[in-house]
Amino acid sequence: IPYEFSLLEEHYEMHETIGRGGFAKVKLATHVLTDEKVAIKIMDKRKLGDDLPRVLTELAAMKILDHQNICRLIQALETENYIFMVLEYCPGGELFDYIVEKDRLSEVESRSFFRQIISAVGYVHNLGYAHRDLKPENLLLDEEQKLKLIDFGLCAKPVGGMDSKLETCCGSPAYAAPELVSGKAYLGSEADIWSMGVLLYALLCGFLPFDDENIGHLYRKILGGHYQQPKWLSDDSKKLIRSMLQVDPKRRISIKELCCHPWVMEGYDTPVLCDTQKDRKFLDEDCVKEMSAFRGVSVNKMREALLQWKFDFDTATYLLLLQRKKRGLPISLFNVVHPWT
Ligand SMILES: O=C(Nc1ccc2c(c1)CCNCC2)c1ccc(-c2cn[nH]c2)cc1OCc1ccccc1
Repeated sequence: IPYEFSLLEEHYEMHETIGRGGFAKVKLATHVLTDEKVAIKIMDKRKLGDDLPRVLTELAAMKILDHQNICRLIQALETENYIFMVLEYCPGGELFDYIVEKDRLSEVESRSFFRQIISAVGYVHNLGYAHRDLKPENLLLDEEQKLKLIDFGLCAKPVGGMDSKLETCCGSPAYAAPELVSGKAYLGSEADIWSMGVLLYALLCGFLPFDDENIGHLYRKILGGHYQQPKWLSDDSKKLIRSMLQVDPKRRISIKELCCHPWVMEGYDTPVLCDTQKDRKFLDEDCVKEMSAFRGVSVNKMREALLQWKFDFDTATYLLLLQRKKRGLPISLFNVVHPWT
């Protein structure tokens, strides 16, 4: 075990490795003080190579993003050779596997998931970001079957704000918008709407609207914008998908129109709230009090430290205590007896 892991071992009980990505490994762990489960994404800087900027982009974005449908960053640690990201526990795994298991989802279940996706993407767009890699593999399910958006490695915050164009062609081909695959300059927000259309189609159909082993044929299908309409799709579903899979980005539905679209609203009496950034100056006083007592420092001192949002061990304890409180669990810090006492 590299010595750097010992830094983690003081505060987290490490469990099995549950996933290996390209340059990252995901291990389950338990935060000792709160007994809350977390996932720890471990990246070996030596293997990252030119993927390092992507990781730093993701880290910077996740420190800012604070939304119930976005996988929360709980702590970030960097050592000589590793970057550790402590993340919200999502035991439901990927939405991709969930769809595959169920073959395809009902309109009711698809709508429930799609409303959460609109809320998360709307929030990201309101902050001036575009995700640029929306797909079922990047949506995880938590313990309450709520969706959590992950992988902000490709997200872009165009320098000139949301109306300025992006150049890099990235993301996964089957979900990529026509303007992206044709190498044109594009608006990240419009490309995200296209990907959401492909996502909604995948939820309702269980397969992709544009698919081909040959990448050239795939691009031609995307640029043509023609796809099958299975018989089980309702007229409203077809209309909504059509409004998102518009080849001309200017004719594509906007996130605002999506929030109150009839299909999205059916069975719900409220539009999707694309809430904006919460004010990070408000901390939960019960959690601050519990931590200050445990740490033997004044409440003011504890509050001041937490308001710096350093994503250190204190941020982690605070966020996990808050998570316990939201789940109706007691927010007592476990008086762990340290072996040396
Ligand atoms: O908590 C996460 N995953 C996770 C946790 C527990 C379990 C499972 C999965 C499914 C496999 N059976 C055991 C139960 C988990 C949290 C965050 C992130 C994450 C956030 N940004 N980047 C990655 C990734 C995560 O995982 C990846 C994964 C591993 C195995 C399969 C499916 C997904």
